[in-house]
Amino acid sequence: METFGSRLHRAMTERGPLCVGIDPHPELLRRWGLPDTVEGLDRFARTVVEALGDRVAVIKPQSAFFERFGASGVSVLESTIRQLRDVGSLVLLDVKRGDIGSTVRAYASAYLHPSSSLYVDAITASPYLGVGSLAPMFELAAEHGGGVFVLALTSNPEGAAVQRAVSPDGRTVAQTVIDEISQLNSGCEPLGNFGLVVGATIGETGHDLSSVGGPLLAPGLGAQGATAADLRTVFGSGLSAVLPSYSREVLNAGPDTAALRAAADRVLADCRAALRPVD
Ligand SMILES: O=c1ccn([C@@H]2O[C@H](COP(=O)(O)O)[C@@H](O)[C@H]2O)c(=O)[nH]1
Repeated sequence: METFGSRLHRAMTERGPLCVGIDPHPELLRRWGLPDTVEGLDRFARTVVEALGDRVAVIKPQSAFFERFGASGVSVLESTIRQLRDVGSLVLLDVKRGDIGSTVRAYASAYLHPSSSLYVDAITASPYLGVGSLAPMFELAAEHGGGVFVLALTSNPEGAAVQRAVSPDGRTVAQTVIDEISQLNSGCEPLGNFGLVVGATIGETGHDLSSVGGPLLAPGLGAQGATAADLRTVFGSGLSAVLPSYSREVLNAGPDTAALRAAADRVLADCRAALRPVD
């Protein structure tokens, strides 16, 4: 079985380092001429899959925008996941789950066990009940070739108060997360299965991201104000593992599929230029 890290590395090499989110905001549905209903949600998600599913390395549905329609929205999410799998992009479900270990095991079964209708390649997870509480997710991911991206330094301004707080051992909370995830990836080549979420908006992190060994998901580009050029400042020597992530910046170009593709091509070109190693 090929690991998630290896599949992601291949996808980023073949398709380029880009993740595009499916975030069907009510305003976007309106702008696309769709009703703010489950039918509108379904049309929106199908259009993104049709436009980008066969060309972008990773597609990241934002679970919240599906969940807000209840069971029918989750059913659209299940169908979107299936469609994405059929066209070959990796699916990273942005659900930011976290809880005590025994409950985390149930979350892991929901998203990382092949028998689940919500089974995806990887999920996002919140470490604020302790990174160790996420162990059942890490175990199930490793067993079935999946991945987990853990929040470290998020793109929103409110995150710093928690993430930069200093623990009794002198490390920031974020550094503890970085260190624990780095350990999990130790010895994994070319890329580990366990990633971090580090916002592209945050400027110099003051943290060492060069030896994480896993992918670094960078949201905050476009609509939240960060540009591809900011990636160099944020990630320093960790650039080769960076997976830039855009949602509204690309989705605003829809619903025309050619325009969505052009927007994704444009941001990918910006990211390739920003992430290119300096001679
Ligand atoms: O630190 C984080 C973690 C996750 N996100 C999510 O990424 C997208 C960003 O959407 P944009 O339209 O590109 O702003 C969204 O789903 C967030 O929940 C994040 O922004 N920051």
